[in-house]
Amino acid sequence: MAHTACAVCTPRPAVARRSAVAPLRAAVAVRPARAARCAVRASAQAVETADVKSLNSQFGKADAVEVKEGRGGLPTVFLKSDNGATAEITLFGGCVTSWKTAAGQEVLYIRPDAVFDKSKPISGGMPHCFPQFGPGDIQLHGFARNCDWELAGASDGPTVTLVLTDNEYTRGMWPNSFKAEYTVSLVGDALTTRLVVTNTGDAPFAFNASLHSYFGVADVETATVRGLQGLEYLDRVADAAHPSVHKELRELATFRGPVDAVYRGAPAKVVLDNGAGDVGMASDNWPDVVLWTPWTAMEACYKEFVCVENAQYAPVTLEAGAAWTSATSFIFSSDPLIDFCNGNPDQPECLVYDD
Ligand SMILES: O=P(O)(O)OC[C@H]1O[C@@H](O)[C@H](O)[C@@H](O)[C@@H]1O
Repeated sequence: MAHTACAVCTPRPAVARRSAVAPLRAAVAVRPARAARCAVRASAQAVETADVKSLNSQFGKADAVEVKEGRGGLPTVFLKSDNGATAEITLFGGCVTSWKTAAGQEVLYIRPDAVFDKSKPISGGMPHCFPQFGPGDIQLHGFARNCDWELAGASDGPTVTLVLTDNEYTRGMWPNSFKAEYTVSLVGDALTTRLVVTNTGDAPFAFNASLHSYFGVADVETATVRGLQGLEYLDRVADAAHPSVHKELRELATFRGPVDAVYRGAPAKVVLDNGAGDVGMASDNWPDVVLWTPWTAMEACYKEFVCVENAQYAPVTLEAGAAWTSATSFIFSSDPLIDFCNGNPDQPECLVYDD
């Protein structure tokens, strides 16, 4: 497919080296607040802006959870953990747009061509691909990333739950009744995401999905991903609809040209070396990993990011009433995780690098 060229590049923030993160935990009370709406391309003005003040009085939790206008005035949930790490999640797209460690390291990446006016999905952070990874019958990555999600619950973990249900817009392209519940927790520096998709209709449906995470890197050419050696992967660079099949022989997958690869049956633990440290990803029931860089198709910014996506590439069929759950915990350590975990095997982040 054709890629949009990035307009401007922003400098990468300075990196502070650090090593410890606090334990993971998550709890949330789910209480839907308002109906989700979806953006209609090129008519951003028509989209209702949620009343952030009233959402904040309903869901805000002292310093831990705050709802206010974020970039572009989009209603955004700001999480702050006990150690000072922060995360931002827009209701539009249910998208984590920032995850900063207590040391101030921004781990995610927003492309410079991203807009925050609902005229298109947010190009960066952690957009959802649902109910289609694509290409396929509907828009490339599905509609979840260009719908307003409901703010459904929050706790001072800090944790927030967003919900997306079918509506006229979604049924217009995908005639199924569903509920997607997305929970984001920040404990210490560690970010955890959990997606539950429920078939709320009376007939089975099939979907596939990914968490299309954009990570900032010091240099795309030195970024590596560990954990994929020996896996079969689908190379989609030439033709995403008709990928060629290969075996990954490298211990460290690299980005030295355009990469669009779906690794099937990936291990739960994958580590990105972003040039400032290790981003560990420990997933549950995301069977595949997608690596993507547009390379020079996005000349102005391709050096600054890679996508490492947790994916469910093969369609999942959900019977009426059935649910599918997937989760990932992300941690960042400026020291190689393997070194840190040798000395601190009981630390929770070592769950992503204990073998
Ligand atoms: O829609 P975005 O964020 O520009 O991402 C597009 C890319 O997303 C990746 O997940 C796909 O593997 C690529 O094929 C696709 O080009």
